[in-house]
Amino acid sequence: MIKWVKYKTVPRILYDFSQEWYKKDHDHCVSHTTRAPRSGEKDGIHYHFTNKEDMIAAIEKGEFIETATFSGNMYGTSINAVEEVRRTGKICVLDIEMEGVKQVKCTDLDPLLVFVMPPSIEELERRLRRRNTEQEEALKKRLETARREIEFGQQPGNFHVIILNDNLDKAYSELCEFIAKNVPGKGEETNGTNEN
Ligand SMILES: Nc1ncnc2c1ncn2[C@@H]1O[C@H](COP(=O)(O)OP(=O)(O)OP(=O)(O)O)[C@@H](O)[C@H]1O
Repeated sequence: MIKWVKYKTVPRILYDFSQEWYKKDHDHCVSHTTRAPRSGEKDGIHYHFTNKEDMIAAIEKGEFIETATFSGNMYGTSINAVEEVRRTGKICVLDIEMEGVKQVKCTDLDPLLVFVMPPSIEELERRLRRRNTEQEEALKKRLETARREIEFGQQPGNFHVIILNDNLDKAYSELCEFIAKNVPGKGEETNGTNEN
């Protein structure tokens, strides 16, 4: 049984509640962010935590595949972070926002694009208020961004699959099903049950 999540939803679906075979063959690429770590978040695991000045300098040096500003904080995926995953022979998983998706589509990475969508803006607001990590202003900005992202996510051609995250167990199963169909060599292995 998957409980509702404390840390980032997508990495948690992929890591904490997945089967051993899945952990073995896939990896989440660690993003950079200028936002402050939340309680329990570790540098280099949940994010590479950095500051605006250093991040801007690295972007200017061409070290990032994609960057986005989200709720006043910068986020980005460095080429190094993707290469680190690829070097291990694993499939690299990027957890990125709308602007990042647009940018990554312009690279030659040929990604499989998955949109994990909240059931509604109202439900997303309830979830975020329950988590209680954003100030009111940041929460409002985030919901505005989410509205735009949901619109973008639903436009045909922007993603390969839309996963409705009304229930985390169901969202997880749909993600496994998508992987089974689209990632070579994963068809049989995804037939096992998630026992967490
Ligand atoms: N199926 C679900 N049921 C209940 N709560 C959920 C579910 N999926 C996600 N949440 C909660 O909703 C909140 C927002 O999730 P969302 O995926 O938008 O952000 P996140 O990736 O977890 O974090 P970040 O703020 O770093 O982007 C989180 O607190 C998460 O724990």
